[in-house]
Amino acid sequence: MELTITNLSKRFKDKTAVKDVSLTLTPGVWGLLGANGAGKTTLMRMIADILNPTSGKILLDGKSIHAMGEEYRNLFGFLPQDFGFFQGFTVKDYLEYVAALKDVPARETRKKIDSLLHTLTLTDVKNKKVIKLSGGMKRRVGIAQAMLNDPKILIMDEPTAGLDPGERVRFRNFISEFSHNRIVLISTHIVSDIEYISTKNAVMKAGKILDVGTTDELVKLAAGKVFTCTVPADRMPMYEVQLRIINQRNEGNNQVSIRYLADEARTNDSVLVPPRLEDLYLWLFPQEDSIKEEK
Ligand SMILES: Nc1ncnc2c1ncn2[C@@H]1O[C@H](COP(=O)(O)OP(=O)(O)OP(=O)(O)O)[C@@H](O)[C@H]1O
Repeated sequence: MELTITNLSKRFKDKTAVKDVSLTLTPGVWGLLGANGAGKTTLMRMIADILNPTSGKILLDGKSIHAMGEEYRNLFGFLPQDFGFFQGFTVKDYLEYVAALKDVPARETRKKIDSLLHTLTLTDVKNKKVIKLSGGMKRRVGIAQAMLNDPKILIMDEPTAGLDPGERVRFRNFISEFSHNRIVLISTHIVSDIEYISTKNAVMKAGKILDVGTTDELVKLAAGKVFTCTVPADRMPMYEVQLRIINQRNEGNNQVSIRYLADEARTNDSVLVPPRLEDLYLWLFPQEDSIKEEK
């Protein structure tokens, strides 16, 4: 199975959100990384065939997904970023409704819903109205609806937003198992959610794909740029201005250990450390890039 995206662009009036993107997705978990406004949602909505590209094409095993229509939708599951519909339904009624829309055979519906409710730890709230659920629970209901038809292609826009750390771990394990022989594309700002489960990652910036590779391949881009050192706590305000600090930990004794990004060591005791995907993300997307928007 191969989903081939070729020279895909989307222009909204004065803004090109996706610029000439080419990418071939094969089975496995794909992480889609990018700062706010990079074009991830727009790309995902075109792959979901709910937004028409301005130019370019998307083929599944050589066939246009748009021309495949229902055949494609039956293979496909989508968790949109804004998922606010049918809040007056109970969780169970809502999932039954989506199952009917997706033509899930009636005899399989109950078993499928029960199994997803169990996996996503939603069984206890199945008779509650969606509107009464917490943000994390709503997100899990969204994940359940995307998976009802056992999709071969699963696209999830920020699936881990609002999940607590335990739920995030369960989500990662569940998706890892699920992705066997399926294409799963996940966009997230929480890099650690895909770092260890993604087969490959695509990095998007200002509407373009900057790079594609395994986590190990991509982190090499930040090799030689990540350092750790210990500094006196009272000098932190100065270091906060001078260094791009990734994280810091209070060591007591008026000492703070910091991890920072730089082209070369900036203190005498700095030690070069192997980069992680989060370091690369921060290297590629410094704060101002998520605010500054390119036309
Ligand atoms: N319907 C629209 N009309 C006009 N501009 C749009 C529309 N949808 C998206 N854009 C613009 O296209 C750009 C890319 O948006 P998109 O939502 O795809 O980014 P993103 O990477 O998903 O960001 P985020 O992480 O914040 O969701 C942004 O500048 C956005 O303002």
